[in-house]
Amino acid sequence: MKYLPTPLEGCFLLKPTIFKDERGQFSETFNKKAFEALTGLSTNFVQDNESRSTYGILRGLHFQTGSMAQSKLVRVIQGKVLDIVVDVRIGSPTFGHHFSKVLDASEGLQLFVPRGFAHGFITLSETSIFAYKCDNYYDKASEGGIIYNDATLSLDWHLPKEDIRISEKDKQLPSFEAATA
Ligand SMILES: Cc1cn([C@H]2C[C@H](O)[C@@H](COP(=O)(O)OP(=O)(O)O[C@H]3O[C@@H](C)C(=O)[C@@H](O)[C@H]3O)O2)c(=O)[nH]c1=O
Repeated sequence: MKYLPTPLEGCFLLKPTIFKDERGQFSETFNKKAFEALTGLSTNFVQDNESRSTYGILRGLHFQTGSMAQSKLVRVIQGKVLDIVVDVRIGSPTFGHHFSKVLDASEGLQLFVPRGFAHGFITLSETSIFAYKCDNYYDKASEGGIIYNDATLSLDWHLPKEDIRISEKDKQLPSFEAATA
Protein backbone atom coordinates (compact mmCIF):
# COMPACT_ATOMS: atom_id res chain seq x y z
CA MET A 1 0.00 0.00 0.00
CA LYS A 2 1.31 3.45 -0.93
CA TYR A 3 0.32 6.76 0.69
CA LEU A 4 -0.42 9.61 -1.75
CA PRO A 5 -1.14 13.04 -0.25
CA THR A 6 -3.75 15.45 -1.62
CA PRO A 7 -3.73 19.27 -1.30
CA LEU A 8 -6.28 18.99 1.54
CA GLU A 9 -4.81 18.30 4.95
CA GLY A 10 -5.92 14.96 6.37
CA CYS A 11 -7.27 13.76 3.01
CA PHE A 12 -5.14 11.23 1.15
CA LEU A 13 -5.18 8.38 -1.34
CA LEU A 14 -4.00 4.85 -0.73
CA LYS A 15 -2.73 2.79 -3.65
CA PRO A 16 -2.81 -0.92 -2.93
CA THR A 17 -0.11 -3.35 -4.01
CA ILE A 18 -1.69 -5.64 -6.59
CA PHE A 19 -0.25 -9.15 -6.94
CA LYS A 20 -0.99 -10.53 -10.39
CA ASP A 21 -0.58 -14.15 -11.42
CA GLU A 22 -2.03 -16.62 -13.93
CA ARG A 23 -5.24 -16.89 -11.86
CA GLY A 24 -5.95 -13.18 -11.76
CA GLN A 25 -4.95 -10.81 -9.00
CA PHE A 26 -4.89 -10.27 -5.25
CA SER A 27 -4.69 -7.21 -3.04
CA GLU A 28 -5.21 -6.33 0.59
CA THR A 29 -7.98 -3.74 0.75
CA PHE A 30 -7.62 -2.97 4.45
CA ASN A 31 -4.97 -3.91 6.99
CA LYS A 32 -5.29 -2.04 10.29
CA LYS A 33 -1.59 -2.27 11.13
CA ALA A 34 -0.47 -1.09 7.68
CA PHE A 35 -3.12 1.66 7.64
CA GLU A 36 -1.92 3.00 11.00
CA ALA A 37 1.76 2.80 10.05
CA LEU A 38 1.18 4.61 6.73
CA THR A 39 -1.20 7.29 7.93
CA GLY A 40 -0.39 7.78 11.62
CA LEU A 41 -4.13 7.50 12.30
CA SER A 42 -5.81 5.03 14.61
CA THR A 43 -9.21 5.33 12.95
CA ASN A 44 -11.73 2.88 14.34
CA PHE A 45 -13.91 1.83 11.43
CA VAL A 46 -17.28 0.55 12.69
CA GLN A 47 -19.48 0.33 9.58
CA ASP A 48 -18.97 -0.95 6.03
CA ASN A 49 -21.30 0.28 3.27
CA GLU A 50 -21.83 -0.68 -0.34
CA SER A 51 -23.89 1.08 -2.98
CA ARG A 52 -24.63 0.19 -6.59
CA SER A 53 -25.39 2.83 -9.16
CA THR A 54 -25.88 3.25 -12.87
CA TYR A 55 -24.34 5.77 -15.26
CA GLY A 56 -25.01 9.38 -14.30
CA ILE A 57 -26.20 8.68 -10.76
CA LEU A 58 -24.73 11.29 -8.41
CA ARG A 59 -24.85 10.73 -4.64
CA GLY A 60 -23.90 13.72 -2.53
CA LEU A 61 -22.62 15.93 -1.27
CA HIS A 62 -23.09 14.38 2.17
CA PHE A 63 -21.70 14.53 5.69
CA GLN A 64 -22.83 13.85 9.25
CA THR A 65 -22.62 16.64 11.79
CA GLY A 66 -21.36 17.07 15.35
CA SER A 67 -20.48 14.00 17.37
CA MET A 68 -21.78 11.77 14.56
CA ALA A 69 -19.27 13.10 11.97
CA GLN A 70 -17.70 10.32 9.93
CA SER A 71 -14.35 9.62 8.32
CA LYS A 72 -14.72 7.36 5.31
CA LEU A 73 -12.31 5.16 3.43
CA VAL A 74 -13.87 4.82 -0.01
CA ARG A 75 -13.13 2.70 -3.07
CA VAL A 76 -14.75 1.37 -6.20
CA ILE A 77 -15.02 -2.37 -6.67
CA GLN A 78 -16.73 -2.35 -10.04
CA GLY A 79 -16.80 0.35 -12.70
CA LYS A 80 -15.58 3.92 -12.51
CA VAL A 81 -16.71 6.97 -10.55
CA LEU A 82 -15.62 10.56 -10.09
CA ASP A 83 -15.30 11.20 -6.38
CA ILE A 84 -15.36 14.73 -4.94
CA VAL A 85 -14.67 15.91 -1.41
CA VAL A 86 -15.08 19.43 -0.03
CA ASP A 87 -13.39 20.70 3.11
CA VAL A 88 -16.17 22.17 5.27
CA ARG A 89 -14.12 22.32 8.48
CA ILE A 90 -14.70 25.80 9.88
CA GLY A 91 -11.28 27.43 10.42
CA SER A 92 -9.43 25.04 8.12
CA PRO A 93 -6.87 26.78 5.84
CA THR A 94 -8.49 24.92 2.92
CA PHE A 95 -12.11 25.58 3.98
CA GLY A 96 -14.27 25.52 0.84
CA HIS A 97 -11.58 23.87 -1.28
CA HIS A 98 -12.32 20.61 -3.02
CA PHE A 99 -10.41 17.63 -4.35
CA SER A 100 -11.62 15.25 -7.02
CA LYS A 101 -10.32 11.95 -8.28
CA VAL A 102 -11.54 9.33 -10.72
CA LEU A 103 -11.67 6.02 -8.88
CA ASP A 104 -11.52 3.04 -11.20
CA ALA A 105 -12.05 -0.49 -9.91
CA SER A 106 -9.16 -1.73 -12.04
CA GLU A 107 -6.72 0.45 -10.04
CA GLY A 108 -8.20 -0.09 -6.59
CA LEU A 109 -7.30 3.41 -5.38
CA GLN A 110 -8.82 4.34 -2.03
CA LEU A 111 -9.63 7.84 -0.81
CA PHE A 112 -9.67 8.76 2.87
CA VAL A 113 -12.33 11.39 3.57
CA PRO A 114 -11.73 12.99 6.97
CA ARG A 115 -14.45 14.04 9.40
CA GLY A 116 -15.68 17.49 8.48
CA PHE A 117 -15.62 16.90 4.72
CA ALA A 118 -18.63 16.76 2.42
CA HIS A 119 -18.44 13.81 0.05
CA GLY A 120 -20.09 12.82 -3.20
CA PHE A 121 -19.53 10.76 -6.30
CA ILE A 122 -20.95 10.21 -9.76
CA THR A 123 -20.88 7.00 -11.79
CA LEU A 124 -19.02 7.40 -15.08
CA SER A 125 -19.30 3.77 -16.23
CA GLU A 126 -22.47 1.85 -17.13
CA THR A 127 -22.73 0.62 -13.53
CA SER A 128 -20.60 0.93 -10.40
CA ILE A 129 -20.24 -0.69 -7.02
CA PHE A 130 -18.94 1.70 -4.37
CA ALA A 131 -17.68 0.39 -1.03
CA TYR A 132 -16.60 2.32 2.03
CA LYS A 133 -15.70 2.03 5.66
CA CYS A 134 -16.95 4.59 8.20
CA ASP A 135 -15.61 5.41 11.63
CA ASN A 136 -19.00 6.38 13.03
CA TYR A 137 -22.45 4.85 12.69
CA TYR A 138 -25.12 6.11 10.32
CA ASP A 139 -27.37 8.60 12.07
CA LYS A 140 -30.26 10.01 10.07
CA ALA A 141 -30.75 12.93 12.48
CA SER A 142 -27.14 14.07 11.91
CA GLU A 143 -27.26 14.07 8.12
CA GLY A 144 -26.12 17.22 6.37
CA GLY A 145 -25.26 18.08 2.82
CA ILE A 146 -24.59 20.57 0.07
CA ILE A 147 -26.25 20.76 -3.34
CA TYR A 148 -24.00 19.16 -5.99
CA ASN A 149 -24.22 22.11 -8.38
CA ASP A 150 -23.58 24.84 -5.84
CA ALA A 151 -22.59 28.06 -7.61
CA THR A 152 -19.79 28.95 -5.17
CA LEU A 153 -18.11 25.54 -5.32
CA SER A 154 -18.60 25.22 -9.10
CA LEU A 155 -17.67 21.52 -9.16
CA ASP A 156 -16.91 19.76 -12.43
CA TRP A 157 -18.75 16.41 -12.39
CA HIS A 158 -17.27 15.38 -15.75
CA LEU A 159 -20.67 14.50 -17.30
CA PRO A 160 -23.09 16.65 -19.31
CA LYS A 161 -25.77 18.26 -17.12
CA GLU A 162 -28.56 16.29 -18.80
CA ASP A 163 -26.93 12.96 -17.87
CA ILE A 164 -26.75 13.70 -14.13
CA ARG A 165 -29.42 12.08 -11.94
CA ILE A 166 -29.84 12.63 -8.20
CA SER A 167 -32.31 11.52 -5.54
CA GLU A 168 -35.30 13.66 -4.51
CA LYS A 169 -33.60 13.99 -1.13
CA ASP A 170 -30.38 15.31 -2.65
CA LYS A 171 -32.33 17.82 -4.77
CA GLN A 172 -33.36 19.53 -1.50
CA LEU A 173 -29.81 20.01 -0.19
CA PRO A 174 -28.79 23.59 0.69
CA SER A 175 -26.10 25.75 -0.84
CA PHE A 176 -22.52 25.65 0.46
CA GLU A 177 -23.09 29.05 2.06
CA ALA A 178 -26.26 27.96 3.88
CA ALA A 179 -24.80 24.62 4.92
CA THR A 180 -21.73 26.20 6.49
CA ALA A 181 -23.33 29.35 7.98
C1 LIG B 1 -25.78 6.09 4.30
C2 LIG B 1 -26.80 5.10 4.91
C3 LIG B 1 -28.08 5.00 4.40
N1 LIG B 1 -28.97 4.14 4.94
C4 LIG B 1 -30.33 4.06 4.36
C5 LIG B 1 -31.13 5.35 4.39
C6 LIG B 1 -31.93 5.30 3.12
O1 LIG B 1 -33.15 4.64 3.34
C7 LIG B 1 -31.10 4.48 2.16
C8 LIG B 1 -30.34 5.31 1.12
O2 LIG B 1 -29.67 6.34 1.83
P1 LIG B 1 -29.01 7.57 1.09
O3 LIG B 1 -29.93 8.04 0.02
O4 LIG B 1 -28.56 8.55 2.11
O5 LIG B 1 -27.74 6.85 0.42
P2 LIG B 1 -26.51 7.53 -0.33
O6 LIG B 1 -27.00 8.71 -1.10
O7 LIG B 1 -25.78 6.49 -1.03
O8 LIG B 1 -25.67 8.10 0.91
C9 LIG B 1 -24.27 8.02 0.91
O9 LIG B 1 -23.77 8.95 -0.02
C10 LIG B 1 -22.34 9.04 -0.07
C11 LIG B 1 -21.97 10.13 -1.04
C12 LIG B 1 -21.71 9.19 1.26
O10 LIG B 1 -20.73 9.89 1.45
C13 LIG B 1 -22.28 8.33 2.34
O11 LIG B 1 -21.79 8.69 3.60
C14 LIG B 1 -23.79 8.34 2.34
O12 LIG B 1 -24.26 9.62 2.74
O13 LIG B 1 -30.17 3.75 2.97
C15 LIG B 1 -28.62 3.35 6.00
O14 LIG B 1 -29.47 2.52 6.51
N2 LIG B 1 -27.36 3.40 6.50
C16 LIG B 1 -26.42 4.25 5.99
O15 LIG B 1 -25.25 4.28 6.48
